[in-house]
Amino acid sequence: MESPYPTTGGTMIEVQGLTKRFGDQTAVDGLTFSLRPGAVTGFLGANGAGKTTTLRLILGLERPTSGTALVGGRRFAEVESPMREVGALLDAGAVHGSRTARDHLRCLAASNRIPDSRVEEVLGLVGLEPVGGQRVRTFSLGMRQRLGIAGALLGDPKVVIFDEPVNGLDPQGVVWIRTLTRELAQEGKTVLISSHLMGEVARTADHILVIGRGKLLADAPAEELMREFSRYRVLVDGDNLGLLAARLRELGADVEFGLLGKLEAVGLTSSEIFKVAMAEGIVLSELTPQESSLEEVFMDLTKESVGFGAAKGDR
Ligand SMILES: Nc1ncnc2c1ncn2[C@@H]1O[C@H](COP(=O)(O)OP(=O)(O)OP(=O)(O)O)[C@@H](O)[C@H]1O
Repeated sequence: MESPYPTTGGTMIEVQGLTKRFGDQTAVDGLTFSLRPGAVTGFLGANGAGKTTTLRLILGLERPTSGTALVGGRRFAEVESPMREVGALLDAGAVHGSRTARDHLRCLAASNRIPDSRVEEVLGLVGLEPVGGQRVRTFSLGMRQRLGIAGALLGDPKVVIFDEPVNGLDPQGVVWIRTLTRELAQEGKTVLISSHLMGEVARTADHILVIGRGKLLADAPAEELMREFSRYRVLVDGDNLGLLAARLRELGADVEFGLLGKLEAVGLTSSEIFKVAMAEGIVLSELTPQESSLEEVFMDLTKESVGFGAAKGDR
């Protein structure tokens, strides 16, 4: 499949036909996508959709059943200075609790031939400088997330991969992550953040990948995705709504009465609805177009494919 991105410059992630089966379960199912430098890509999917497995495959922590995941044209295992190529935050809980934050980062730096001076830089970058001397076991989940991010940024990598980075962060931390990821992209890095929260990713990402049951459901600029899936819903109030509903249905609209007794029509624009009302002599007191929310777009895309907790009729 042809990549939607220009292939000039920078390190990119190229995933081709990537598949991972665990026993008879297919966690990742024929994924093909590529990531653009200088942009934040949101990797969206419900719990169990296969996001973490995909990231682990990219990072060489799992072997694909078939297909490839390349970092700068190579498998991650063949990359010479991994921490300078890719910085990843996967499992913030995985840090040795008896070490101090500073020591943890120093060990990482030493084993990757990264100068010690970078440790203070990244501690500052994530706001952990004042607690750098504390043992990690005393850290809250949010502080561990920050430490994980500090570790990911240690090698000033070209690619940054954060798995559910806002988990455990307070509202200030969430805003901080948003700003940080935007800044990293502005520096020209390739940024991938996974989330099961559409709203969160859509606020940050330039581009969105959506997966469900391991399959790619969407790969599009965030704005385009919204436009494509935003089905206009129009709220209508006035006299003789029963007649109006019947006429709109004849024209193919999906019409329901909402909780407040107003009509909710999908499939016709507000000006089309206005003309129908005029023709029938119906006086309208309200005619409000409403774009679908980001959450609705996400639900639309994933409802056929959620991993569990699915509604009746799910395969
Ligand atoms: N090592 C493993 N052995 C068996 N099954 C696994 C393994 N790792 C993942 N799976 C299964 O693969 C599917 C995808 O899991 P994955 O963790 O990649 O999803 P996810 O989208 O990251 O979800 P979450 O947000 O809940 O982590 C799940 O059904 C999961 O149970």
